[in-house]
Amino acid sequence: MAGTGVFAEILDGDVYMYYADGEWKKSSSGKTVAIINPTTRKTQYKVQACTQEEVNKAMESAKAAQKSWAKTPLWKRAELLHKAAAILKEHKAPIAECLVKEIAKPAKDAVTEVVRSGDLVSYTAEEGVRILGEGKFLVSDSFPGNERTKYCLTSKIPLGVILAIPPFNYPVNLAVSKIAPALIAGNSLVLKPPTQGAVSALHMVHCFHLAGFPKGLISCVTGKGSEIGDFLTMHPGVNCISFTGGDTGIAISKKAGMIPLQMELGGKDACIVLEDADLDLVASNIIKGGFSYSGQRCTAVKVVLVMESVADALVEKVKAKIAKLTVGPPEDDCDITPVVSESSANFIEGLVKDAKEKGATFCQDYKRDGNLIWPLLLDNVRPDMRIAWEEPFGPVLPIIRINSIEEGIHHCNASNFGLQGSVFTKDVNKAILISDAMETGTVQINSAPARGPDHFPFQGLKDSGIGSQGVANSINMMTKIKSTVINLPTPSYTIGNGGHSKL
Ligand SMILES: NC(=O)C1=CN([C@@H]2O[C@H](COP(=O)(O)OP(=O)(O)OC[C@H]3O[C@@H](n4cnc5c(N)ncnc54)[C@H](OP(=O)(O)O)[C@@H]3O)[C@@H](O)[C@H]2O)C=CC1
Ligand SMILES: O=C(O)[C@H](O)COP(=O)(O)O
Repeated sequence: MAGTGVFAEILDGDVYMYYADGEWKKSSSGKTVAIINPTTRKTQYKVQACTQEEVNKAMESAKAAQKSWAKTPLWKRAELLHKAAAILKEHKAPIAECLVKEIAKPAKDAVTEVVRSGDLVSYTAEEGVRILGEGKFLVSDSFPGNERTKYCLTSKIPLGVILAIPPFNYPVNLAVSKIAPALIAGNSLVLKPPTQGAVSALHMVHCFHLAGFPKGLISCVTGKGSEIGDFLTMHPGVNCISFTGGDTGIAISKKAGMIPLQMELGGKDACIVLEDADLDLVASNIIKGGFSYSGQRCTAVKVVLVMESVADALVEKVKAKIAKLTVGPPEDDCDITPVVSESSANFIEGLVKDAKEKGATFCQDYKRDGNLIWPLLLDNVRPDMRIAWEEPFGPVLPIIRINSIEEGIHHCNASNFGLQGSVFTKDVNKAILISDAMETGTVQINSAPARGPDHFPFQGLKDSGIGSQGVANSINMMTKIKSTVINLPTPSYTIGNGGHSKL
């Protein structure tokens, strides 16, 4: 159970502690932040509201710990990460329980998130050993006007202190996708978990504590982003920010100093369906892509752009599948569970009302009970409706009927987002041309958008992000190239070669 057994030491009374200097601590603020269970809408957990002074101390410890961690052999860093991954997987049940209670993730998906996270940590350790174990060797005479008098050796060095800020929907997986690359590359890390998801993240951090990482190398400071966020992101001790979330990321990138930023932000992933598509395949991908975790995934299918001639048939197939989705509490492993907060449910409802007023066809009745919103397919959506452009982050999916491929591409590219997109057709040549025309970081052919497998590159264009994630990209992003140039007194290959050497 959460907060018991090995996790008992992270709890003080009914408040979870924050982690700094290798210890679990109570904040001197005396204040706590309540985590509301999305299903019961009652306080489930409490975490510490950390002060600026506590953030300063965590940053100082992170800076000091990083210096010696960078000198720790790569294989030893990898060994500790493998150990943390094993501990994480061993404790998947209590961590998954937190995910169910804090963010209403369906029970089986919650376990999958923890196992996937353990695998990600191990994979990153493996990949890090390979990527960081290699450098480059360059010779000067490949550039015009140079003799072979310079040998350049490059290697990858850590950046320093990484600030990691993940969102509520994958508080464990999107935290370790930042922690593991940071650590294998020789950085230290300060984690600011999402408030909804903080307790799952604190349990995960305890697994790293149990693995025996040096004191101060990892810290986890809790508190509302709106209160400590700016102090963290503008902190002079931070050398890189890895953020996943919504528009907050755009604001952070304007405020952050001259440091590398990795930003994975929102999306309005379009699914373009051509006339020759396998409609059964499309329908199952729309269900998986649009409604898993109640649509609260940045990679969810967020608008379907279907050719008019096959639209009726597709809508019928999707409707039939929606009717089979189970709706209810995450503990029962229902397909559709309450969305994360009341304000999120209200926002989704606003989009639905706007679509209703503007004449969208409701394929089901709109139904809501607290934060629980029944899955809803909106047909005949037009560009003047908000739902055509905004991401509901909920189980509501708009369908726009199109009369040409160009119309579909135009809608996709007119979005301010550019995360992923998908195209369904049996004509692979057409699919490639459409993929090239779509202004998104990834295009999936004949499948719904998805970030995983976690070693694939993952990136968004426009307002969807800066940089690229995925195991290898994150390791590279959290390092800098260092060159050492060996200068020879005479060009190489001249000694013993016709007497040109001046030695
Ligand atoms: N591209 C991607 O990979 C993903 C994108 N997203 C996007 O994220 C959004 C939903 O996630 P959500 O968690 O609500 O996103 P938010 O942007 O609201 O929050 C993300 C994180 O930022 C923190 N935060 C809030 N304010 C600040 C601040 N001023 N400075 C620093 N940090 C701050 C939050 O903390 P707190 O919880 O305390 O407010 C949370 O940890 C959607 O738009 C979705 O598309 C989500 C997942 C993946
Ligand atoms: O946070 C998100 O929504 C993700 O990064 C998407 O991950 P997934 O495609 O594996 O669900």
